[in-house]
Amino acid sequence: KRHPGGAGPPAPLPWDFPGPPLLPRLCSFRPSLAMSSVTGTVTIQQPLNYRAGGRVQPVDGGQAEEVYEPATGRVICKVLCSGQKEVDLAVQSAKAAFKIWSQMSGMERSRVLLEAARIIREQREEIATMETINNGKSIFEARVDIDISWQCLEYYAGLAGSLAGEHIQLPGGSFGYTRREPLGVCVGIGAWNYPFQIACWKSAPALACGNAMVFKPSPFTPVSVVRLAEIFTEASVPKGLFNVVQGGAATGQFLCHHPDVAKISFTGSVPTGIKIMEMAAKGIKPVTLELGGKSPLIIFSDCSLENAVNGALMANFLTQGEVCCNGTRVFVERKILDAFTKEVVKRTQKIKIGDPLLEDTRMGALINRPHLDRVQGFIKQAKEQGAEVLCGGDLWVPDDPKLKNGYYMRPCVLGNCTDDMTCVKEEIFGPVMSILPFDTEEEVVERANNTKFGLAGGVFTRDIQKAHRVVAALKAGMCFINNYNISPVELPFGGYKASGFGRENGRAAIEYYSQLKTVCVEMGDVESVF
Ligand SMILES: NC(=O)c1ccc[n+]([C@@H]2O[C@H](COP(=O)([O-])OP(=O)(O)OC[C@H]3O[C@@H](n4cnc5c(N)ncnc54)[C@H](O)[C@@H]3O)[C@@H](O)[C@H]2O)c1
Ligand SMILES: C[N+](C)(C)CCCC=O
Repeated sequence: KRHPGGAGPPAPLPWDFPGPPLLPRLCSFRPSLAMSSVTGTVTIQQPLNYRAGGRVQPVDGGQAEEVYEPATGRVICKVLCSGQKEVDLAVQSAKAAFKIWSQMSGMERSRVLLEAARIIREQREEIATMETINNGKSIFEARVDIDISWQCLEYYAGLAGSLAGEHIQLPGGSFGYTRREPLGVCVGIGAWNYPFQIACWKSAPALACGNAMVFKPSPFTPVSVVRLAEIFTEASVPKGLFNVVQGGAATGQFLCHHPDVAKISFTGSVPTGIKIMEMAAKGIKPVTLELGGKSPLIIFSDCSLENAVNGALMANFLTQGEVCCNGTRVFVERKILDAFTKEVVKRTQKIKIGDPLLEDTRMGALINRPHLDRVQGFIKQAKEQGAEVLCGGDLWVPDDPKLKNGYYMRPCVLGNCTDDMTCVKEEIFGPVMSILPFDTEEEVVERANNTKFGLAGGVFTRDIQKAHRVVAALKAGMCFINNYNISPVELPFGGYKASGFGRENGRAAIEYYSQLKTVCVEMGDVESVF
């Protein structure tokens, strides 16, 4: 059944949900979790898998993992890891919904995605609060993550109606055309640092192109993505279009090996990315890999020092430093090394650490105890290798007794660093900035590129020719000039080298969630050579 695109009122949608309302619902207030939530009080009891339009317990697997509130160290729920049967049910559910969704016009899909974006906007505070409780980042930042999430849905809703192929003239009136078609059931596997946002960065382009999705969040942060699944249902996607299976590596492997999965989009570490690619290779499935980084931030002496210091803090301390594209190797032209370092240290010491649900907190808790220990281990090793701790790096001890088992540390600036130190070579994924002096442009570009990673890079200078020359020479997928770590959803994001391939956001992501069919049309007779 065909549905009219833009003209006239929309035809009824072909499933048992009412179509998305054309105007915002007037009476859509939900009792808000945000209004009643205080750190150390929330417990989640609802099932965390989502299949065929509702929350479900997995039919198999069932190994229970404790999920923590990083701010307090409390267990907020147990997540049941999905087994092979549950994964198969989720994939079959997505497959059934794909049949309906892929037949709809881009404009029809656009309306549904816009409605999902609207609901996210409406429930921003509730979702941000949940994200803060489960991830440990400040509520201030979680709100920004949720804003980027609904913007992503709006952006791809905007593109959905204009996805099109080409018409190519051939001799004698014959012609060809191309169709941009969806892939089928796509799998999304996410990391724990931006749980809701990662799910939106994957599902928005996937759904806009007409695909269905099964998403597996990190077992450390299983909570908010189930809310996204509910929102898609409320926005009237066909039941089963977006499913959530919970679990760790074993569940992820069932997903990657599933014969009915057409594509895998992965965000996580390089070692896991390698395994994902190996599994995808066995099934000839395309992959998007959004992996780790150790990105350079280059500060030239002709920069605005104030902006460069602000940029360096943005490049290192968002989400407790647990950000893939962080500019953790801060190269500073020797002429301004002292002035820059003094100001960065002063500003870092002022970062307000604490209860992440408080309005003035700017740094919350790291994801869990083992990760905090790992970050501390990098700092210890840095000292042993000759780096100087200019500030922070120690555990932060809260006055508030309810936070005493949380995973806090003070943001750290390391001086006296050299390129061969482990803290300069490896991704720490915590609030640790390494400062490295340099003398010439040529030298710094070479040192900046001397890494296995290639996710991001940045440059601060007032010389526009130098800025463009340097970013052109950087071997990194996402480069910033005179800013860092901002996320306009219109811009493609993704890595070079070991940081992965494929792109999220921007028009570019459409390439990774669709395939091109070419149709060759003969208008004359067949001239056979036989
Ligand atoms: N480039 C990006 O956009 C981006 C964004 C966020 C995080 N990251 C990277 O993610 C890493 C931190 O996240 P993490 O610790 O969750 O990474 P991780 O690789 O440990 O886990 C990522 C996801 O993969 C799953 N997984 C683990 N083993 C698997 C397997 N064998 N098969 C299938 N799935 C498997 C995990 O359960 C989780 O959902 C950092 O390296 C960071 O840089 C990258
Ligand atoms: C939104 N940021 C800050 C650009 C982070 C993107 C995801 C990387 O971890």
